Amino acid sequence: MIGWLRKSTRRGDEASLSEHPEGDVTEEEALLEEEHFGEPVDHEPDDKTVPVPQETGPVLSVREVHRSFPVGAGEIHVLKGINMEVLPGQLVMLKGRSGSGKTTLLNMLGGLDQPSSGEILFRGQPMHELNDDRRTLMRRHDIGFIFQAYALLPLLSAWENVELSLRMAGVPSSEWKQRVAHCLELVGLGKRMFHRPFELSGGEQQRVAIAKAIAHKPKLLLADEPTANLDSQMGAQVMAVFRNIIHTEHMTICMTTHDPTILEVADHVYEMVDGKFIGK
Ligand SMILES: Nc1ncnc2c1ncn2[C@@H]1O[C@H](COP(=O)(O)OP(=O)(O)OP(=O)(O)O)[C@@H](O)[C@H]1O
Repeated sequence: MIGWLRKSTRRGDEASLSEHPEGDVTEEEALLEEEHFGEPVDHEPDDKTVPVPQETGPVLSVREVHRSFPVGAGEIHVLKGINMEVLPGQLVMLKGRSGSGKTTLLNMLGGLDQPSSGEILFRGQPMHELNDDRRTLMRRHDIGFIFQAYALLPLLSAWENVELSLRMAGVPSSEWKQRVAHCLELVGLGKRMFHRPFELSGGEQQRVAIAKAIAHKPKLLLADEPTANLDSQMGAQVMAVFRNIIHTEHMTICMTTHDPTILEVADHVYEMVDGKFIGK
């Protein structure tokens, strides 16, 4: 996989900074330096100006989306007219070979990148019409991200990793305890809450990452190859957790995969070949 979000060049973007802890200081790490962990500081939610989106209709509507990137003197045309719709409560998968454009599309669905042309509506809101700040707020409050590489802070326990995402989303500290416990139990880690990532298996680490991504109650969860590093049993566990999340947390999930064995869990599969969907 080409590092999801590594391609996003926008600095100060919490999702794009959170995937690759090595090297750059992530926004989460900066927050930890700024505030001593364990002494909660409430962040006032700064989203008072975010418009209230519609509660019915598709979560995502993608219309004729194209994306090109400049390369040398020319450009590479990666997405070539994508149309898709994701309905509330669906588990939608994007499948396709390496380089077909899945991650490029997922970045756009999460508002981390913009189409060269076409439009993406998130809960009826045209993302491309929002400025960077408003798009960031929308992401921070309504979208959760899960990465192939777990994106956990290694020195923090499972509990602290999940709590950190609540802190970052501006959730009042009075709500953290209950929500962290709920999310970790939901992903089946009720007995491993205080383990650090290196004390957990790959599948368990991915489930902490899921708990972290859903803690702030996003409407949409985006996952880039969430089972890629897992054996088939652990991959199946992750998919079972996704199903449970849709059922109990009323979220919608869109994910990429190479893995043909998990496709049957999806409500809808879009197959991407060379920047286009094929089939129905
Ligand atoms: N910022 C960029 N600049 C230039 N080319 C890019 C950029 N981002 C993606 N590409 C190109 O777009 C194509 C699709 O990449 P993308 O990562 O979306 O594929 P993918 O289907 O997710 O592959 P994988 O399964 O390996 O992650 C690749 O040829 C890649 O090199």
